[in-house]
Amino acid sequence: MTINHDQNPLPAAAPIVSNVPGSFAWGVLTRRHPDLIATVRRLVPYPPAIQESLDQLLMTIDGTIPPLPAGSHDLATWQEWAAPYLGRSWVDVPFLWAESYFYCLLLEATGYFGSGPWAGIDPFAPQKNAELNTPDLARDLRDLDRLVAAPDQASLSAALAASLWGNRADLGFRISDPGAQGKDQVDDLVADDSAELWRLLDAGAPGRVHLIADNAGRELAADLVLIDRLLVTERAAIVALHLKPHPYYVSDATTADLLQVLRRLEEARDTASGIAARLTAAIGDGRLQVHAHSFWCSPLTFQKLPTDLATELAEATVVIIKGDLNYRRLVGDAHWDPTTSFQDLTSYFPAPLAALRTLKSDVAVGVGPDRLAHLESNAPGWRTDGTHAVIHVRS
Ligand SMILES: O=P(O)(O)OC[C@H]1O[C@](O)(CO)[C@@H](O)[C@@H]1O
Repeated sequence: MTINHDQNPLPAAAPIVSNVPGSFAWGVLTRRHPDLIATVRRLVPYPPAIQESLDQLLMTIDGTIPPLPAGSHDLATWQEWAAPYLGRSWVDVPFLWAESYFYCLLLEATGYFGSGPWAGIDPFAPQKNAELNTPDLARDLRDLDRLVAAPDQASLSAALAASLWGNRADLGFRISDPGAQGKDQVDDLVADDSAELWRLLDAGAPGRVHLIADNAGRELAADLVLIDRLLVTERAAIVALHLKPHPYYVSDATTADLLQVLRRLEEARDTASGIAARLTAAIGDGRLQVHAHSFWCSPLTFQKLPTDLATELAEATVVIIKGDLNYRRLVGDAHWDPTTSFQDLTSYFPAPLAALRTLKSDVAVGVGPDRLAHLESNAPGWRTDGTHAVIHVRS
């Protein structure tokens, strides 16, 4: 991958690290990661050699960051990225990098990138697929009849809201917060630039929309409904859907997950199966293009978009960027003053963009001062508990 080093650096703010006990980032590295290893072991019957590799990974969590094993996937690149941090404590290095490297080691430990019988077996597949059989998704699919029957703009707005809030409770979030399910009733948009998104789409219609996906399961189902609406209402002539080239964070969507969701929609019959049929046809005739660039599985901010990817994105009428992790990579995973302008921070990005994010980590920008004061006094967990969201647009 050729990384673009030519962009201006983001304005300075201290990167988030995880060494404050009780902080969100500390909880992810010291509590959520061991829980995740336990869940993977419970759901996939790995043999002794892989169990041992998982034990070794688990033991590093309270210790220091180990090198990747010899023969690891993309070894030279990761060695370069890891060089400043190896041998240090996980909690003392940038949170964005540490989380990403943990997933890299976890995939290696499970033999995902190996040449043996576990090669290509997604350790998170049981969790991702289970989400396709939840009552929440069944309810979402039943609601599609009304969504599709609504006038164009109402149907687009409903699909946008579903895609946004579908991001609320990814699997990592549910692992450490079993009460997350109950929070599905709380809606609170901290910033809503959706009018500007519709303006961009109308002005460029039928345009080229890129959607940088986040999670599989219920969120990807909602993203596909949004893509269908964009194509049916001719806001988009072509949609490029960017997925991960291999499993990454626990719930991140790959092409295999896309096929699972399409199958689930097909099986639901009626409106959902109509959407699956239209999207399948759109993949077949090139109106829905599936991309999976290796950059999406790197620990880098979007400032470092490789040239080929930046060139592809630059042609977009608008790039829709989903989720918390992509947002952290977009604005920089740092202790910004929350009133910092989103537009300024993302001015480097090569195309107009809309970020749809439910807040599940400490980064916050683009919040008005009054709103911020209100949130700090009335909703202390607003940055991390998944009850708040933003639609931020930069034209
Ligand atoms: O799936 P999303 O929305 O990118 O959320 C992933 C988020 O979950 C965490 O991995 C842990 O909550 C965050 O660190 C990360 O930003």
